[in-house]
Amino acid sequence: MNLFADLHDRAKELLEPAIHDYYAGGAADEFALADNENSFARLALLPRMLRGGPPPEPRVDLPGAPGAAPVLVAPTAFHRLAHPEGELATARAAAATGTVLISSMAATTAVDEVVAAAREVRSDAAVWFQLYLQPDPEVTARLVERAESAGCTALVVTVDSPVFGDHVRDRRNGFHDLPPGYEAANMRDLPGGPPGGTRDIEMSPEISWRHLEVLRATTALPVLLKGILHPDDAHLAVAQGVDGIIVSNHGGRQLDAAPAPIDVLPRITRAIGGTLPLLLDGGVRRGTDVVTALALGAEAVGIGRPVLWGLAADGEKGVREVLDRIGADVVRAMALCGVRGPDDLTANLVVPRGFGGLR
Ligand SMILES: Cc1cc2nc3c(=O)[nH]c(=O)nc-3n(C[C@H](O)[C@H](O)[C@H](O)COP(=O)(O)O)c2cc1C
Ligand SMILES: CC(C)CC(=O)C(=O)O
Repeated sequence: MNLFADLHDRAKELLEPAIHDYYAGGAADEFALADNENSFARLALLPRMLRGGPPPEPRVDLPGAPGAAPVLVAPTAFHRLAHPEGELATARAAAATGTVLISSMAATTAVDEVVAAAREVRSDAAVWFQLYLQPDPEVTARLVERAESAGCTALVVTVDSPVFGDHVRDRRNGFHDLPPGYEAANMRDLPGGPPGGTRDIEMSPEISWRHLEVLRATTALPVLLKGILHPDDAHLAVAQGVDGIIVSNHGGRQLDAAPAPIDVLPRITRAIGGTLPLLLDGGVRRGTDVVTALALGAEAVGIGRPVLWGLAADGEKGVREVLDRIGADVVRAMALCGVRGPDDLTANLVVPRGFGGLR
């Protein structure tokens, strides 16, 4: 059970099984996928009592998103497979709730339309663009231009995908490509691509810090790295001058042996905490998960699959329901812990569950 179990059940009823599996699945044996949620369940919160004060108002300042909710929409591909309005529905719901939307490079709607839909709802809606650095720097540069002219306020570079993870469910279901009638709209009309058609997204082990340097020289937008897990890489990211890190194992869809992000967050916080904003995604399903991540050093967290379940269950309304539910649950969790907001959250609130408190 989690906060979104009913929406997941409804989505599963409505989606074609292969599409549900694409969204729900992880890589290989799905150990990392399971661990992401289980690791939160292995942690408990030590609440404080009788502290007085107004109800918590969790808002955080993020690069290109002042006063945002501490829960972001993580980038996920192919929203039109969940609902005919696809990314437009997601964008409207995110904007209505003051939530940062990280729009996937693999979206089925072009980023300029996504940002326009968000800005119709709220003129200062923050949309970040998620990018896989491409081996051909011209292709990357063109994608960045698109994100910039659309009005995105930050770039999120996903660094955990030198190759695509082994998605066993997709292999079994023969789900390799977008079905006819759908396209990865951001990949249209790019150098080296078919005229009037879309280029494939390339994942390449060639990609290195050098490509990142080139990217940073060509854009004034803040750049966050998504998929860092090793504290040494966090140090390198600081040395590169990036604007934030998202600690993530890609929802258990890349290296199945990767640890749960919440389990490595304390090390990364110890390594570089305070030098740049740390975010986390993977397995966040309740307000208490958000509070735990914030207490262990994150500024904010992302949610991936719950948004897809809301979208499949009921379009824009369903995504709104997901974001409203988690927002209210964060406030409840903070109040129950006796904290007034993110600034009050410290690592000594978090203990292992079953920690043998008598010892
Ligand atoms: C169906 C699906 C598609 C995804 N597509 C992308 C993507 O295009 N780019 C990316 O950086 N991450 C992608 N991710 C990873 C998410 O951004 C995020 O790291 C993960 O879903 C968080 O875990 P959660 O689903 O447990 O909340 C995808 C995840 C899922 C489930
Ligand atoms: C189309 C893919 C690149 C999207 C992705 O990152 C994923 O499915 O995890």
